[in-house]
Amino acid sequence: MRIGVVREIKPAERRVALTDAGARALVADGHDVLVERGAGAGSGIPDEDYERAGAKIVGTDDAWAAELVVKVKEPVAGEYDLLSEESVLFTYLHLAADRPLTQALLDNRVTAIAYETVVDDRGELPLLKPMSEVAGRLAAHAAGQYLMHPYGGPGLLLGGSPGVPPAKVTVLGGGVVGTQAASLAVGMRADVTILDTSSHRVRELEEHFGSSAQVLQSAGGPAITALQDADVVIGAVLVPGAAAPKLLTRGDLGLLKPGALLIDVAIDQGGCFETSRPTTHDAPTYVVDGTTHYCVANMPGAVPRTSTRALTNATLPYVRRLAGLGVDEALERDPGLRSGLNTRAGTITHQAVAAAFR
Ligand SMILES: NC(=O)C1=CN([C@@H]2O[C@H](COP(=O)(O)OP(=O)(O)OC[C@H]3O[C@@H](n4cnc5c(N)ncnc54)[C@H](O)[C@@H]3O)[C@@H](O)[C@H]2O)C=CC1
Ligand SMILES: CC(=O)C(=O)O
Ligand SMILES: [Mg+2]
Repeated sequence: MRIGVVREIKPAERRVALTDAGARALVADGHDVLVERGAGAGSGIPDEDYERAGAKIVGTDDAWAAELVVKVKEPVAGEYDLLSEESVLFTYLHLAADRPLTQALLDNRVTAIAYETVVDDRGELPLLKPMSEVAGRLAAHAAGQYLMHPYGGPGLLLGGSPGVPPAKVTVLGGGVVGTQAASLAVGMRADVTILDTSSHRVRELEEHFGSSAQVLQSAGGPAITALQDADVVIGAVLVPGAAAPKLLTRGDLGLLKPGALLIDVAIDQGGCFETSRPTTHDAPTYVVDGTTHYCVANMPGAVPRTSTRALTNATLPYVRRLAGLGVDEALERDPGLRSGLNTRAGTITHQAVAAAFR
């Protein structure tokens, strides 16, 4: 099969969907790997490394014309014209938060498989997980940074100091992002509380964190009562495929501590605070009613050398299966991969995504 690896053009996005080692594996399987010129540069993988792996360096149109197009981020407006019914698209899509992209995929009758809704035999999200791990860790970094005065914060050190209490960090959603964020925050000596709606997950978190973090069962609704003494709130909830539930309204902002920081990692699914809107690494934060919001929708793009490798580790087995079996057969054999199918032949094929547009 011809597999295209396209260059990311979203602002400050430096990841690429396939490493040179991944290209080598696909070439050994007998496939043609077409890498768009410069696609790996931001991740420290020059064109020559792909060529040494047996891939061919091509222009934009040729990479997008492959039978299977692998990407990292959802296509942005400048890429809609490159979408076609003849190419299967395999990438993050987050369609519930992106009506224009959904329409472009439907209009172009694209077969689009979203990394974030592929499920494995443990019921987990194997292609979201590696980037959630990275984003969760980065959320703790962002918390430390944007609490500092030179970055617009109230001037608090996350871990406090001997004799001075640490900052209070509340994490909404104790899944992959939430667990990684909480672990790093605990490691930096913050006072950490995690809320989750799943009683099963609450018990796992309690077991995992012991006395190092407080774990609370959430009823799933508005979270303001649990957030009034937080210095940092990290939004890390997910209902796969669906738009994120809104857990704080604009009116709630006035009830938060002065100088509180909101980090909405769930922004790629539309965000879990009413006042969240996507930001980029070039301008990561903005202030609403005195509350700083950090809402970068591609956080792992800040650490491309780490993220690209972590992502390929997870996606490569799926790319090999899609290319080796053919897309129809691969989808037929693996119901978890079929959960990744978001659009095909002009219709939305994922229930939660479809529900977001009803
Ligand atoms: N901004 C970025 O760069 C990135 C964003 N993400 C996003 O982060 C979000 C979280 O992803 P994961 O941790 O992998 O998901 P996950 O599925 O591992 O965890 C989500 C957790 O939220 C809980 N939950 C659901 N509704 C809730 C509610 N109303 N209140 C409290 N808890 C609730 C679930 O029980 C689950 O434990 C997703 O939207 C994902 O796409 C992931 C990676 C990068
Ligand atoms: C998951 C996602 O949207 C990202 O890694 O950018
Ligand atoms: Mg988007």
